[in-house]
Amino acid sequence: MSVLTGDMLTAAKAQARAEAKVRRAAIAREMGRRAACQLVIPLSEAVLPLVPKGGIVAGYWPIASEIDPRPALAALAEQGRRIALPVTVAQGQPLEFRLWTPGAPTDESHYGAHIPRPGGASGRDEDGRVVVPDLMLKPLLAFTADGQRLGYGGGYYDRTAAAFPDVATLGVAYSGQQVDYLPVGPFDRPVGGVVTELGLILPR
Ligand SMILES: Nc1nc2c(c(=O)[nH]1)N(C=O)[C@@H](CNc1ccc(C(=O)N[C@@H](CCC(=O)O)C(=O)O)cc1)CN2
Ligand SMILES: Nc1ncnc2c1ncn2[C@@H]1O[C@H](COP(=O)(O)OP(=O)(O)OP(=O)(O)O)[C@@H](O)[C@H]1O
Repeated sequence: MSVLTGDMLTAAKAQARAEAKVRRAAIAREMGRRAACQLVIPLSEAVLPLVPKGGIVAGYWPIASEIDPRPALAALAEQGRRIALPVTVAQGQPLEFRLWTPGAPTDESHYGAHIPRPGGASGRDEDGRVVVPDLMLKPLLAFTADGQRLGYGGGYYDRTAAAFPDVATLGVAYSGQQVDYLPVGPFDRPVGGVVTELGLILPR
């Protein structure tokens, strides 16, 4: 796998993103609701052995055509895992994770995802507290069999992976988002696996 840099990398990523957005939107239209339900068992099976009871799973609130992990996050909460959601602090900074009880009130962020509402308002004191998760679930536009991942290009998740090198990561996606090739740059970090509605894909 060769690492691209500069204009070559920028152009290759822009093209891969454009293709992946069209592809994911078509998959979401066809099977979005069903896949969110189908994801509950494989995501639970993948996460439970990695995170002890009381441990923290960083999920995400879906935007655009991302696969919806919320039914699976609710199942994990039922199994005694705590859930956090990502919050952007500033451009060029890693993400921050705030505790959230599935079903509790949220606020909508400027990019469309919802973020936890600080405790008190929800009646749950912990909600909104900044935490370091035991596992990060990452949405993505496309992924490869060896765990390379393409995001929106904010670099948020790559910076967060760099800031928390010991935190385990799993991508979450529709199985149809798998591609044979993705351009890889110097900051791209592969995920430890990708969970789809069909099961867990571990890097070769
Ligand atoms: N669900 C979710 N939450 C997330 C992310 C994400 O990718 N998905 N983020 C990951 O970094 C962070 C938020 N940062 C973001 C940075 C850029 C764009 C973005 O560029 N969005 C698309 C528009 C999406 C659409 O409506 O098609 C764009 O502007 O092209 C979104 C979120 C943290 N929370
Ligand atoms: N650890 C880092 N330190 C400095 N810059 C970084 C780091 N990670 C990513 N970047 C920069 O952020 C920008 C976006 O990165 P990239 O194209 O890899 O985003 P992405 O992986 O698609 O998106 P995301 O990580 O938000 O899901 C690039 O200019 C990249 O060089």
